[in-house]
Amino acid sequence: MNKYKIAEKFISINGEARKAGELSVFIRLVGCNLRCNYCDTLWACDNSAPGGMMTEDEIYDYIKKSGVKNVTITGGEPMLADNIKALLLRLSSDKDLSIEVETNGAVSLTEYYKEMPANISFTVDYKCPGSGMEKAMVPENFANIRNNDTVKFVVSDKNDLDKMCEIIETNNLTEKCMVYVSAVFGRIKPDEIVNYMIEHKMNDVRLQLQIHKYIWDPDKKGV
Ligand SMILES: C[S@@+](CC[C@H](N)C(=O)[O-])C[C@H]1O[C@@H](n2cnc3c(N)ncnc32)[C@H](O)[C@@H]1O
Ligand SMILES: Nc1nc2[nH]cc(C(=O)O)c2c(=O)[nH]1
Ligand code: SF4
Ligand SMILES: [Mg+2]
Repeated sequence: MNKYKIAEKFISINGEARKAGELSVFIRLVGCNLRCNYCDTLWACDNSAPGGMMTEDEIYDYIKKSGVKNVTITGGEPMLADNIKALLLRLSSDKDLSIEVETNGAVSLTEYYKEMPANISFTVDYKCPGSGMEKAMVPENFANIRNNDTVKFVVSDKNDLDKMCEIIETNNLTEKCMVYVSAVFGRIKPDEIVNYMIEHKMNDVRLQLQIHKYIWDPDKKGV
């Protein structure tokens, strides 16, 4: 049986993306190939970060015992975990579960877009220039995105907002999938994003603030 290194697991409201505001079971995997300069979860990015090993069955049992149907697979970068495909297939074979995978845009999703069932939704970050990681983006992830997936831009400043517009347009994103814009927490005021959206007539783009950081201390783990 495959094992996965889990940095933390918890139940909370999802603070981000499609299921924001709904309960979700969080599974945070250890390790990441990027180091975004704003990352709020750097502690889980190093492969040597502490974590407990769990099998697919143990992860599935934890989810089912919670009674919560939404699952958020995150990290670190979950799509780099060994045997991640087996874990995603195992969880998605239960059609009562709705699984969201938070991924950084720097790992090719081409085969997953083809093979993953509809109850798995990818939230794919486009790492804007302000993150320092834009060079790592895999263009096919945005060109080939499916309609039950989301592209998310986490912006630091006006330059990032301009880049977001360019990427939305060149990939026709608002016609293909959900599009979210989020603030790098504490780095840009949300009203600046709204004013930009009004000025640029940004229909079909949704502002999303990290709800959990308004409910709890923004540095608190496990919420
Ligand atoms: C911690 S990452 C883990 C998943 C994956 N590595 C990724 O980057 O999408 C989960 C989400 O948190 C966002 N995030 C991380 N630090 C943030 C911050 N300081 N402010 C706002 N969003 C942040 C990321 O952009 C990503 O959308
Ligand atoms: N409440 C809560 N919602 C979240 N949605 C995505 C998260 C993440 O870290 O990927 C996250 C998180 O860390 N906490
Ligand atoms: S890709 Fe995600 S987990 Fe990795 S450094 Fe960036 S925000 Fe953090
Ligand atoms: Mg988080």
